[in-house]
Amino acid sequence: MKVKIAQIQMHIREDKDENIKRAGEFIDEAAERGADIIVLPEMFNCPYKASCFPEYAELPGGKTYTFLKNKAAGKGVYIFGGSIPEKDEESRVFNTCFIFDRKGNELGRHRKTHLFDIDVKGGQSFRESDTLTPGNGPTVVDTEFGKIGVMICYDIRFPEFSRMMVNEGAGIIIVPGAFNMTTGPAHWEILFRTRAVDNQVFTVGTAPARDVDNFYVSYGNSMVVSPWGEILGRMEGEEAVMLTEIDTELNTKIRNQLPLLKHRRPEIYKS
Ligand SMILES: O=C(O)CCC(=O)C(=O)O
Repeated sequence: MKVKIAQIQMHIREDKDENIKRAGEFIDEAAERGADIIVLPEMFNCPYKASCFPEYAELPGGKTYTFLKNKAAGKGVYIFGGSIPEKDEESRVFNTCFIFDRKGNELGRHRKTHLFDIDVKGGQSFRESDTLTPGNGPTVVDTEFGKIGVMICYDIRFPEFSRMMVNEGAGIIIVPGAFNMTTGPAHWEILFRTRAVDNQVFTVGTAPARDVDNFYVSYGNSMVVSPWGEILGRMEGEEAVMLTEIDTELNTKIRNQLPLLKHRRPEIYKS
C-alpha cells in the first residue's frame, strides 16, 4: 500500500502561539500536497530546554492538543504530533507525542520512555530528568496503513524498544526527534538505518530545523529509511516540508527474501 508521509522540519521559537501557527501553515501545505500522514518534530511548540518544559506544559485536551485534533479532522490526514510537554493532574511533565486519525480521533499517545541525560566532553550536555517524568513503554497504533510504532528521539538508541514494536506488528516506526550538532552527525543516520535494517521496517525521523542561535542546536536531517536501509528522503538543516512516498509491501518482500525475523534465536539471547 502506498503512503505519502510529510515531515515538517520547522524552526522552533520562544513564542508558543507562533510555533502552533507555523505548524498549522506547514500542515496545510502538506495536506494540499497530498500527504496521508503528517509528522511534526520533537517539542514543536516549546524551546528544547529543560526549564521551559513545565512552563509550556499542557493537560491533554489543551490548546496544542486541540489544534492538532482539529487540523487532523479538518484536513482529513493522520497527524503524528511531534511532541509537546504534557502535564498530568499531579503536575508531572512528560515529553509526549499525540496521534490523531483522519477524523481527529486520538489514536494513541507516546510518552518518551528513555530520558535524555547526557554529558559529552567538549560537546552536548542535557538533563531532561531535571523536569520530565519518563513514560513506561512502547506505543503502537493501528492505521489504514497497518501498525505504526511511535517513539521519541533518544528512545531510538535502545534496540529492544523497536523490536518490541515490531513484535507487535509495526511496519513503520515514526520518531519525532531533535539530535544536536554533537550526536547528530555521529549517530543519527546510523541509528535510523540500523533500526530499519535490523527490524525490516521503515523508519521516519523528523527533527526541528537547524537554528545556530538557539540554546540547543538541532541537527535537522529529517529522513525516511526503507526496510532495506536505503535513505528515501533526507533534508539538511533547512525549514521545509518533505514528502516521501513509501510502499508498505516492501516490508513483506524483504522479509520473504531475507527472513531475519524468522531466523532469530530468542532462546539464546540473554540481556
Ligand atoms: O540521543 C541523542 O543523541 C539525542 C537525543 C535527544 O536529543 C533527545 O532525546 O531529545
